[in-house]
Amino acid sequence: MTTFAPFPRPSGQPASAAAPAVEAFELSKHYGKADARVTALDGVSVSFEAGRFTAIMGPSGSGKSTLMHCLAGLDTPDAGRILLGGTEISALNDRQLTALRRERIGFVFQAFNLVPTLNAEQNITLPLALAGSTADPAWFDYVVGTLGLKDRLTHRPHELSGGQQQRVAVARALLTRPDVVFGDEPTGNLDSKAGGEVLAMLRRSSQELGQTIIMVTHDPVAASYADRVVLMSDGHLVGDLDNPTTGSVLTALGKLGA
Ligand SMILES: Nc1ncnc2c1ncn2[C@@H]1O[C@H](COP(=O)(O)OP(=O)(O)OP(=O)(O)O)[C@@H](O)[C@H]1O
Repeated sequence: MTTFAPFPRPSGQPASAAAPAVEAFELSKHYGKADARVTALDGVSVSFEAGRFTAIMGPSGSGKSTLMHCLAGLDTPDAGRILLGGTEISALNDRQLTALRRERIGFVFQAFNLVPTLNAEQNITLPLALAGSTADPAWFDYVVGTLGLKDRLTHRPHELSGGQQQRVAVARALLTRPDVVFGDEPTGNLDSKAGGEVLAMLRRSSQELGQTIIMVTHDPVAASYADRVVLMSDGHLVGDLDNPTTGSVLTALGKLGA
């Protein structure tokens, strides 16, 4: 595979900023009422360093999606504070949250969510087009080159493999240079080879582009591509692994009974 030199960062944006990209303090979130009341998050405090790739893991129902949705401004905690790139998102109104999600957050979902009538290039640039902006041509070329999509730009989604479609979704998420890219089971619809390619691209995005990535996954192999795994159980943060391997993740999950 071609090796790309790291893209020069905008001035004032160091490769590994000391400040965390996302911080949560004492987040709590409940659903339902009375007997049906469920505690999804129970006083979760966690910090995600800029430029790192972190996986969130844990048994089904442990609160992973709720945590990610709160961090991404898609859901509101009942209590607690969230700082995204220094902005307290818990204090924003709906209009401000929508703007923050559009301008400062990238999403990669299990379903690729590409527009079928647009080609790959148009899909990648869509968020910027919707914001009335255009891509920096050098950054566009760099992202597209890094993701191996240069010769696929005129193809529409149905002319691309699942792995290529997800790489288009990753390029779309990276193009706005968001503070953080959130992935929700981004390889859940892919076979292991295509999934491995997408995960390798996510890892390169953090290593070479300095992109902060937070990914929810059930897959210990997927988690092994991350720099760090945080483990959840019953709405609590119960573990934190640096440089995870498939084996170390399986052992940690086994201790949780997952
Ligand atoms: N909209 C909702 N209404 C009611 N309960 C909910 C809602 N969303 C989540 N929950 C509950 O909150 C708890 C945490 O759910 P969450 O989806 O965050 O867990 P998860 O770890 O992402 O699970 P999974 O791995 O199965 O996706 C679960 O008990 C779930 O049933």
